[in-house]
Amino acid sequence: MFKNWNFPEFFRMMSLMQRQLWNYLITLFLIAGIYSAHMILLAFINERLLNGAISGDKELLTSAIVLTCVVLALACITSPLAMYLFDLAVHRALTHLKLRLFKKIQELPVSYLEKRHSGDLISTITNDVNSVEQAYRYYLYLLVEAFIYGTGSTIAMFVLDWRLSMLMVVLGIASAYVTTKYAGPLREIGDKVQATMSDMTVQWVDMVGGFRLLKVFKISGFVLERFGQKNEAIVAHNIEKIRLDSQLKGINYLLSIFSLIGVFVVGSFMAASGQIDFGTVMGIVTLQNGVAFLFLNFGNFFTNLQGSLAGSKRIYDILDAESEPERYNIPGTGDGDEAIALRGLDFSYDGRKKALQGLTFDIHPDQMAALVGPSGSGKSTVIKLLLGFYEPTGGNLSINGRPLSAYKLEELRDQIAYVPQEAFLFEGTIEENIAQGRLGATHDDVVRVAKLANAHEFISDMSEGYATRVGERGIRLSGGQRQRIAIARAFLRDAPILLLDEATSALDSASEQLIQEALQTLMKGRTTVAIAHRLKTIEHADVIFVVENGKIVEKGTHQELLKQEGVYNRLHNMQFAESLT
Ligand SMILES: Nc1ncnc2c1ncn2[C@@H]1O[C@H](COP(=O)(O)OP(=O)(O)OP(=O)(O)O)[C@@H](O)[C@H]1O
Repeated sequence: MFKNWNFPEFFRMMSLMQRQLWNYLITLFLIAGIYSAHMILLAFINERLLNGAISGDKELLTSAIVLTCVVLALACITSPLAMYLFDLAVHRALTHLKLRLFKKIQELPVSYLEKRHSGDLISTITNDVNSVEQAYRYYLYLLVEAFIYGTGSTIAMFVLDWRLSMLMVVLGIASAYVTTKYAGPLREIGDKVQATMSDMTVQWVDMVGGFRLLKVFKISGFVLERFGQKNEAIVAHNIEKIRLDSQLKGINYLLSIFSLIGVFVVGSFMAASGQIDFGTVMGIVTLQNGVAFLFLNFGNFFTNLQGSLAGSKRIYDILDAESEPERYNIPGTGDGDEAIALRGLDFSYDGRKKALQGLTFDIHPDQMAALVGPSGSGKSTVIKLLLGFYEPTGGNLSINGRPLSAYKLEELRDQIAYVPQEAFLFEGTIEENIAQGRLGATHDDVVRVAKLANAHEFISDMSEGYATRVGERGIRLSGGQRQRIAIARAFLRDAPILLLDEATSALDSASEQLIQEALQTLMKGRTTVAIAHRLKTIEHADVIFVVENGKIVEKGTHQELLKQEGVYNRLHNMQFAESLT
């Protein structure tokens, strides 16, 4: 039973409770102690009651009845109180743990979140936290109760009569041995169930997130089949677990019946031959419950607890993951005048393939710079580095004349307003979504920037105006409306640097024009770096950088680049040809 037991893991699971640990432990032992004490005392009371009844000793009977009342009254008062405090400690510990996980996930670097599937993370936050809760609320409680009640009952039994007690202990040890045999396979199957559950959450998240695509591409059948296979796997594991559980319960039930009947039979013979009084036999029978509880269930609870340890380990995988550093140690370029200056910037996602190699460019203050290039050339990677999502693997980078290392990542992001390719809206109202641009923004601020972003009109046309709820990821708004809300948010941020990732999905020309107008206003007086997929939108850029294989291969204005007849010219001709078809 203890073979696979990992004490450090157990202590770590307990330390997830943090400040509530002592409240929890004290109330846990209190509840288990009160329950065990009153059950054991009842055995002695039973002995007195029966002996009093058989011998006609009224004094013994009265004292037994008074003792019963006192014990039960005490248990009735103290037990619910301790139970309340116990539940409170568990509840507070879990609330705090969920908060810690939420906060920690926010602190994780983008690289961590890009590597793990969101369904896997959600599974830890739900299934694994749940399994730890089960440990706190039930398994550990039952384990402590089994231990205190069981050992207390065993000692009390030996006090009453050692011969009958020996019989019970021998049968108890036999059932404990059987439980031990089942502990390993039960733990193994428990781990499998938990792992498949994590897989299932991944499937759920993919299905809900991509359900429109499932319909369009008619792959619902394929996804359903894959989900069905996982579901079947869980069923198979659960059936195996139920089979083992039932076998174990059956054997243990048989052994406990044997021990009960054994005590009755042997006790009755001993009482008949005058070796023991019948009250003592009844006392021992009452205590049998506690002894059986210890031997039958201790191993079970222990095995269940081990399943929770696996959940706690997965929680720690998140809590122990390295948070985003405060700042990156990247030196500057020495150019004090440039808004953004990169020299020989290198970056690799996996340490092998270079996504950026020796990238070099300067953007003057208030310039509008565009990044263009084939798919996978490294444009988004540049934006990710400027946002501080990843640390460059080499080279120099200055922002507003200061090296990157001079900025805390928080300060760096204060310098930047970002309008991503797909405007992400949080569940809530339009007003709340715009107001996220700046902490403490008033309603008037929100309306002002919505007007600048050409969003005020469509918002006012909605029956609930700024209080309209946007739905999950802004699903109740059109793509163009979402985009303008994201632009309004960026206006509110009022940062000196603007990073734009142009939406790839084409909007209708009216919507497109409203967005372009809003962006032109937003760019005024700011340094802008825009990823452009449609070259038409950057014809007026002050400077265009053409990126290929993580390098700048061309640089100039639209006209200059067309004349060079290089990559830009080729991309331009391709898009022109596409627009004609
Ligand atoms: N999170 C990531 N992990 C590993 N590799 C990545 C990651 N993101 C991008 N890459 C790789 O880095 C390279 C550059 O990708 P990037 O997204 O910067 O290209 P892009 O020019 O923005 O492409 P597109 O125009 O298609 O958006 C590609 O080879 C891509 O596969």
